Amino acid sequence: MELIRGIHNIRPHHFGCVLTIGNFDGVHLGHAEVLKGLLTDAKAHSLSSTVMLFEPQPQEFFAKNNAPARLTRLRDKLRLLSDLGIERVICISFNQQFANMHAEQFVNDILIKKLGVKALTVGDDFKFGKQRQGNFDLLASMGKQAGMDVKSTASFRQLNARVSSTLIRDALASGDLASAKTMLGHDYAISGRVIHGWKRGRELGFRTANIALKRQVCPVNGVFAVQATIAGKQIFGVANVGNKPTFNGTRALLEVHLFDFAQDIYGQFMHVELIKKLRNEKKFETLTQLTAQIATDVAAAKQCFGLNQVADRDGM
Ligand SMILES: Cc1cc2nc3c(=O)[nH]c(=O)nc-3n(C[C@H](O)[C@H](O)[C@H](O)COP(=O)(O)O)c2cc1C
Ligand SMILES: Nc1ncnc2c1ncn2[C@@H]1O[C@H](COP(=O)(O)OP(=O)(O)O)[C@@H](O)[C@H]1O
Repeated sequence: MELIRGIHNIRPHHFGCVLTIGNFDGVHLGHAEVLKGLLTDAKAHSLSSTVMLFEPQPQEFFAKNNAPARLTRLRDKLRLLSDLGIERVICISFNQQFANMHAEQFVNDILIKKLGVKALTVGDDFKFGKQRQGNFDLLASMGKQAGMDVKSTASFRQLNARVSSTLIRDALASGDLASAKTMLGHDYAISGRVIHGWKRGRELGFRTANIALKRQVCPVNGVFAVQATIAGKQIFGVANVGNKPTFNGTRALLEVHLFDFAQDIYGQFMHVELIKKLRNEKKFETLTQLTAQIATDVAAAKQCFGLNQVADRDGM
């Protein structure tokens, strides 16, 4: 899959494509339906299947820290889109200059002149351009004149509800990972590079590989049974997502204690699928209480994976 970072990197050979535009946060089953249609259209036109997305997501640009929790970082979106067979992604830097662009100018200059879009798919509620003045009707009428076929997607529904990033965020916030998975079509996962922490894990008897959660709001919080992937190897574990209130922490982290594992993985990329929520994060009065609780969490996660119940002190 080819990634084009920014409008200025669109080259003449990118002219002529079949396009869809959106945030694709989560790359959930609703998105997958739209993308399936895109792939079919691309095949019919013998053109590249192209997804245009924005970084940061427009809501994040406008609402800053009040924006809803992000389900997938750009890197994860790109992996999921590539897995679905998308050939090209155009990632637009969503900044003030881009936000100021008039809807007509966006359609004319970018979609028609730069990208030569032959077929465009958007949601019927898609709004774009300065003050969100552009809509489906504008796209359809401008498209007609330029030979760009514009269509809207039908909502993908499950259990009588329209699958959406918002519903998935709600399911994750309430700890209902099973519903989130049903809507996502895959386990909810967090990934990133393992960073150095406070080195307390080794004192407590449970080392934890840490990933910084860069965005302020995370859709999940608490303790989870997890399945991690490091350098292609799958390892079960138990993880805490939060800011360690026991230590008056302020930075949100994902901390994973890996079972039967004793390697140094600082700096390595780790992908962590959250399988089952075990409990909420809490502030403990003493380290002894915290350590005893973590031992209970380890046992619960092992049971969840059908692993033997020997106390886990081997990761030190
Ligand atoms: C399974 C598990 C559950 C945890 N639960 C909590 C918790 O409820 N409250 C808390 O303050 N910290 C919790 N922690 C975080 C520990 O405090 C943390 O791992 C320890 O401080 C080591 O931090 P370090 O990796 O920065 O050295 C948990 C960690 C694990 C592995
Ligand atoms: N079983 C294990 N689970 C998690 N990390 C482990 C394990 N065994 C060794 N490690 C290594 O130890 C580090 C965590 O040790 P820890 O004392 O918690 O330090 P830190 O505060 O830097 O996370 C991990 O980043 C990883 O490199």
